[in-house]
Amino acid sequence: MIHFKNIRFYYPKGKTILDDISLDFVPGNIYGVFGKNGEGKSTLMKIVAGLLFPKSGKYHVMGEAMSRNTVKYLQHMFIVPEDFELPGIKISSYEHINSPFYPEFSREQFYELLKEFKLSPDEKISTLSFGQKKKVLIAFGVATNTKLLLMDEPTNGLDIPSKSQFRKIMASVVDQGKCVVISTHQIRDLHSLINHIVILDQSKVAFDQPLSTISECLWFGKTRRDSNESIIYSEASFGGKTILSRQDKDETEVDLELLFNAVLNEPVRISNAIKNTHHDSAV
Ligand SMILES: Nc1ncnc2c1ncn2[C@@H]1O[C@H](COP(=O)(O)OP(=O)(O)OP(=O)(O)O)[C@@H](O)[C@H]1O
Repeated sequence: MIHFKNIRFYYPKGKTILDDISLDFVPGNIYGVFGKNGEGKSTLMKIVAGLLFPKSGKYHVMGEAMSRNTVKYLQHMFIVPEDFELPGIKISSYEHINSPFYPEFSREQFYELLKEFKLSPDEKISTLSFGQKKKVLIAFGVATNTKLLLMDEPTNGLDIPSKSQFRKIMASVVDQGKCVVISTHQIRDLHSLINHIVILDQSKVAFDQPLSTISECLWFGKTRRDSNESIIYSEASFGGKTILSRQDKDETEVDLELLFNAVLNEPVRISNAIKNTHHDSAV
């Protein structure tokens, strides 16, 4: 669906933000894009959304080479940006004005999602809190039923019950034809939702793996008595150490936060552990 090859981007007179980025976003997946502050996650999302253009490299969206004139695919994608402004009109009017642009938009689904988020279509957007406005945008984005849904920090501003509602809603909308890309720092909010992890570091793609490969190749848990040699990365935690080691037997739940820190601190060892386990299971 999205194919990036050797993408480079910098803002005018600025340093390179994204350097030699090659990535594929494939339908049927929910991607989590992670990185420290200022690593270029929002910039990457804006490039995918056609709001910014790479300085060099190849960029294909839905089978077409992207250019400033490629507007056709815009009705097949929706972005929930990190910061946004909505007009001070009623939610129902917002829907009425914007929905005709999206051929697969479902008003019924939009109203159902508003209900789940405890919002009424008669409410004026200007009277809503930031979190409530975000829910309007998330509900609208999901109801567009676009093939590509981009979300930048979608759970920022959502209260605790809304975060789990968000996960439930997102898990129910992804099918084989749809691709969701979520950029966030709230790793725990996305737990059990995303199935592919991308980590940006120092302007590059530091990690790009499906969750299934991560579980197959890496072990997450508390300190084990057996061989310390297999430990790749560890962190002090209550009552001992949380460790990430090379997988040798049982699959464990992926600890995204530990993985993120491990990728930033031990990129070569993580990459080797994945390569070697894959190689071992292939022979
Ligand atoms: N419009 C702009 N003009 C110039 N520089 C910009 C602009 N927008 C962002 N930047 C710079 O580009 C870099 C990447 O910003 P970006 O917002 O993509 O990072 P991010 O990973 O999303 O950060 P955060 O996690 O803090 O939201 C930062 O150094 C930022 O200062």
